[in-house]
Amino acid sequence: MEQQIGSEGVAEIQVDEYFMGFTVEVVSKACFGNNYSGGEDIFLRIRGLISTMSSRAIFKGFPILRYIPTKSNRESWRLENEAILEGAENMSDIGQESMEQYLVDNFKNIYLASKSVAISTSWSLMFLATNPEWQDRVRAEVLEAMGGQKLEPSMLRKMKTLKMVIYESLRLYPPAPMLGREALQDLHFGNIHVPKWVNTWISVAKLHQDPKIWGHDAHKFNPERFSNGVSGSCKQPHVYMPFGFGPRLCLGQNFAMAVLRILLALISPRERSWPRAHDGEIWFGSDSNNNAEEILAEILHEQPLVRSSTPPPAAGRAHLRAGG
Ligand code: HEM
Repeated sequence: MEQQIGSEGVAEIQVDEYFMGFTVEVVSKACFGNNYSGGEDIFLRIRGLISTMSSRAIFKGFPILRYIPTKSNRESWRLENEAILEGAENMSDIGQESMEQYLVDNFKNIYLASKSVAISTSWSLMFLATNPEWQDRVRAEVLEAMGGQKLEPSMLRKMKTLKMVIYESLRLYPPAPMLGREALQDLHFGNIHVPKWVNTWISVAKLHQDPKIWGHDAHKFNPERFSNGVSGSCKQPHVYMPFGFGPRLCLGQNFAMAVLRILLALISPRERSWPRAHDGEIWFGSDSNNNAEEILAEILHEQPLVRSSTPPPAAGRAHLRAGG
């Protein structure tokens, strides 16, 4: 976001790092009363943990592989112990070991969550840039909802097109493309036997683009499919699961949608008269009257956007392995 627009009015802007910094800041403040400088160190180490974890054998589904002291497993254990437990030291007065582990797991998820919000913001912007007609629609809607005023939480409800765009980008590029579940006991699905402690993985990305479910344009960006909400979007709306499903459903879903809508609404320019963007371009606005953090603080003050978590069914075993 630092680059200046050139004399022709067009510049290439690297936004990913900015979004990452912003979402860590927001999530840190909302969840821990911390700021980015406080959370940055933990976040950087967790980033290391994520890249180490992704080089591990998640697709093999054999839990035993997690306990073999390979180079990447050892690196992962080191990062978990030193980075996350250190990060969570403010919570150490909780006492019980399982509760501590439970908190640490949630702590990890929340930091991973910042990354998901940043990824979704980047993809939504990319789609708006490559679909100028949707960019126009979103801009017109945001301008109308705001009516030249400071962005208020109540205005977000009027930004239906923007919500449709976000839903569609979460459909095409879900930040958590695979969801994992570990069998806590032997299970049978028809003639499939899943032994105890085996992991099963659901490919959310594949479900989200199945033409049998979403129709012939399943691979295309078409936010219109969400004009009647998620329930009217396809033949089997329960397969739309960017935020997961069941008792482990994302705790920050509403919060994430609010951050995404605020960020994108504030990025949309204030000027009606700007010409239509060329394919691949997006018009950015800047408005010093509007501060995304302030608006979020107001929203958080008004309503609890992060509901309290369901305790794990068996303390210490029901760790989330994907998402956030
Ligand atoms: C676009 C942004 C986000 C996406 C796509 C996302 C997605 C997910 C997914 C797929 C899961 C796993 C659900 C399952 O296994 O069924 C999850 C879990 C979770 N998410 Fe998010 N998330 C996002 C943002 C957030 C934010 C901002 C927070 C908190 C501020 C958050 C907090 C959590 C927590 C605590 C869990 C664990 C829930 C549990 O195990 O009970 N997420 N998220």
